[in-house]
Amino acid sequence: MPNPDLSTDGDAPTAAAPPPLPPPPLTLPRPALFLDMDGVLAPLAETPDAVVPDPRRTAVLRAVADRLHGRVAIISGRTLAEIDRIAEASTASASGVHGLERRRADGSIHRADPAPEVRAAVAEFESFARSRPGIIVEDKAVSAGLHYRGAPDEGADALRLAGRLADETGLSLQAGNLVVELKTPGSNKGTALQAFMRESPFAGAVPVMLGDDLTDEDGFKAAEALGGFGVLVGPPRDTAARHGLPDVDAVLAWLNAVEESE
Ligand SMILES: O=P(O)(O)OC[C@H]1O[C@H](O[C@H]2O[C@H](CO)[C@@H](O)[C@H](O)[C@H]2O)[C@H](O)[C@@H](O)[C@@H]1O
Repeated sequence: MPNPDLSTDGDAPTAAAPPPLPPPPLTLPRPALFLDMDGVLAPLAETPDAVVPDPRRTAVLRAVADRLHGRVAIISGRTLAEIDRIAEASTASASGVHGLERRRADGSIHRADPAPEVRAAVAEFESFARSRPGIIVEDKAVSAGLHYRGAPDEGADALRLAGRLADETGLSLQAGNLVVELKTPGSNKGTALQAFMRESPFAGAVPVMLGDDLTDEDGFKAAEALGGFGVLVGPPRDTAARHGLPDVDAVLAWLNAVEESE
């Protein structure tokens, strides 16, 4: 998204840093909360497995879901199994792998059929990782992830490999935080939010999406289009979100305050 804010410093025009966003309000008419996991509910860690349950997070998720009559869903790039491991199954509603998996409030689960090309992508990623210590392959069945947080110097090659495979296979390329994924096409966090909003207990509520990553922008736009808004977690940047919170601690404190004020 282009940043229209340009200032000049000497001869060269430079992009001005986007201003900080105001914090989200604590009281809203019938809010529905859509929460990203990594970087929003859980601090980033060196590897995906290093993110573990936190009693404070689990308690506030259970309390706010109870107070909002179930209108809370986690929408993550992780699988549903991973969401439940980390959040200790504290929300009935959840969507995994960028909308490709979705568990409704009644417990029923929809999973996209994995594109067959994902198996080839996993194999190519594993072959890439074999000779590169620190690279991790994440097999999510409907998507293949190549993590380079443990070997950032390999990032350019990882992105090049994923780009080539996306062209060859038709899988969707999704860049994330020191990770690149090849996904079964068809879903994103915005489509997941829209699907929840068509169903009980979310229908008719004001959607609020909290996220930190570029993958969350689809969720911010979907929330805005349905009368709500996005909340960017982390430093200001160009975003479709209208509100901001600085970090995971601020998110948990805000959820606590929403729970107490509702
Ligand atoms: O949509 P999210 O809930 O933010 O999930 C995005 C990805 O999160 C995980 O990877 C990221 O977090 C790891 C742990 O902090 C970190 O080591 C990694 O570098 C990050 O990219 C997860 O492993 C992915 O499957 C998610 O897509």
